[in-house]
Amino acid sequence: MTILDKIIEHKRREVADRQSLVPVKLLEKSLYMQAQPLSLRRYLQRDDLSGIIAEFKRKSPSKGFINPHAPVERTTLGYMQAGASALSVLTDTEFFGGKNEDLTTARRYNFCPILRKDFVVDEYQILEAKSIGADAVLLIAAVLTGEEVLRLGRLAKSLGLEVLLEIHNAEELDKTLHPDAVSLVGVNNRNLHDFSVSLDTSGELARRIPAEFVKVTESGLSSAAEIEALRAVGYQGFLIGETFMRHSRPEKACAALVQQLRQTEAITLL
Ligand SMILES: O=C(O)c1ccccc1NCC(=O)[C@H](O)[C@H](O)COP(=O)(O)O
Repeated sequence: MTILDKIIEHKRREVADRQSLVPVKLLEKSLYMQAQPLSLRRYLQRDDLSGIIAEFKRKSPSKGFINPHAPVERTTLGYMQAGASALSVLTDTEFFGGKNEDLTTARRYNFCPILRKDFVVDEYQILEAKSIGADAVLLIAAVLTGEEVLRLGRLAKSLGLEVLLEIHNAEELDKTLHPDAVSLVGVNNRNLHDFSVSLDTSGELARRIPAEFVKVTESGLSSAAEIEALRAVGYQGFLIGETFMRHSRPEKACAALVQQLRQTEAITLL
């Protein structure tokens, strides 16, 4: 059994438990209170912003504890002030040490698109994402069929949420890329079976992603040179977690990287 199988098995149980505590009908009633979502797609297309999606991540299956006590408020607000374009908040508790409240807190403190980073297997989680103030959700092609991506993606879209479809290879892309349901495609450089990381994955898959989708490169990014190289092949979003979170002040690491980008790239970042 791979780590991804374990995560998904646990997630199905967790979603069932949650539904028995807060039934769909009750969750749906809370949705009307949410503000108009912000478009991750549009924020990543802005050339006055860095394109960085800064992730709040306490621990991970590949690294164990990274920064278990980082405060959500200071870190996420600091990410935004540093020049990140958007936030990613891991809400999975068992494997990543996150929780829904981390996202609601980030929402309260920030005016920027927020990606709910979790392992979606059920419609319930899409409603939940909306109810906690997310603007976008992740759908992982490795654990969903094409039909499931379409169904979950259409529900997300009907609620005003954008879908970032995560792929690791061309087969996953071909199987799940539904223009009706997906607005952004994320290439994960981390092999979720053995945790090895190769930015070549993003390099190789870039040309296979149709131009209408905003391209995001995910995992293992740590330098301005890497961002520059991937921007040159068409990426507009750069999802970065561990490189920032392993510092005692993650927001300062984000600021340092944005500063490097300002110096190395021929664009004027705000
Ligand atoms: O990060 C992991 O170890 C991991 C293991 C299994 C499934 C997913 C995992 N990570 C989720 C992510 O997609 C990353 O948090 C995200 O891309 C940021 O990556 P990084 O910058 O390398 O922290």
